[in-house]
Amino acid sequence: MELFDFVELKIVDIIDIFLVAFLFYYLYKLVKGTVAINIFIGIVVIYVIYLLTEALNMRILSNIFGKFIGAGFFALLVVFQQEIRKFLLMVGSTNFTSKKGFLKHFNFLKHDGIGIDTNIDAILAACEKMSIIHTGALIVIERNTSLDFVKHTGDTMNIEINQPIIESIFYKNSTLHDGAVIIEGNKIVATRAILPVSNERTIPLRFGLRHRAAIGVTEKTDAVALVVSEENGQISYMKNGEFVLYNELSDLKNMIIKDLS
Ligand SMILES: Nc1ncnc2c1ncn2[C@@H]1O[C@H](COP(=O)(O)OP(=O)(O)OP(=O)(O)O)[C@@H](O)[C@H]1O
Repeated sequence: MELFDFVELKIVDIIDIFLVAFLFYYLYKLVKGTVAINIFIGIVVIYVIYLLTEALNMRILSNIFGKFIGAGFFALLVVFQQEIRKFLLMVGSTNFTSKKGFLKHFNFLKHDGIGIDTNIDAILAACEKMSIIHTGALIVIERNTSLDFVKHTGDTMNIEINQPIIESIFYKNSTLHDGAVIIEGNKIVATRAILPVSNERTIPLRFGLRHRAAIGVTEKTDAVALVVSEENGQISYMKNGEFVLYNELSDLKNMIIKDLS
């Protein structure tokens, strides 16, 4: 009986460690590269100082830090409001049964793009072409978070991705060129979608609404976005509410494959 209890405790411990690691992995993914990482480091530093003052029995200081940490939980909810929202969205929209869901983390076949539904070559070839002729484009690719809330602001479609289709959607005289194209798997599921625009003040002023909308949707969901600038033909890639820099288009392709894997 005792042995059974011991084994049971160990299994629970292992599950506990696994879940904590999982939680920290997602927390890290959320705050990585954002200003939130500095706040996170600040909190850790204050907590370490608090532990030190406790250990050294410095009563007044530990009392002050203790009060600060006591109220800290509510402060965290306010400071990390965006990140918590994104985290809950991510957890809530993880589909344990779909092939795009939780199980994909264990799918080793997805390296090098094998197993990715989305025709990234066609999307990038279209972006390259549009970049040369300065045709503006905004393409959002769904990952785990459902994009239904933006899909329904535009026209619902069900078109298999190919290069000419993407180019003709964004062709300046096309009735569909305005707004964003939403991609799910290998299908264009919406055109003319209106995205939430980011209020982030750190976005340089030279970027207008198209870029802000791409940042906005990737801030609020885990989707990734591609923008072709009408002004200068530049192709930008956005993820987690930020521009992701790359050197060559082949690097961008590899990045997208990795992000969709
Ligand atoms: N909220 C939005 N959701 C989807 N598309 C949007 C949104 N806001 C603007 N757009 C698209 O962006 C186009 C205008 O973009 P604007 O010129 O302001 O962007 P930009 O970031 O400066 O890009 P560019 O470099 O192409 O000019 C609109 O015609 C529209 O198609």
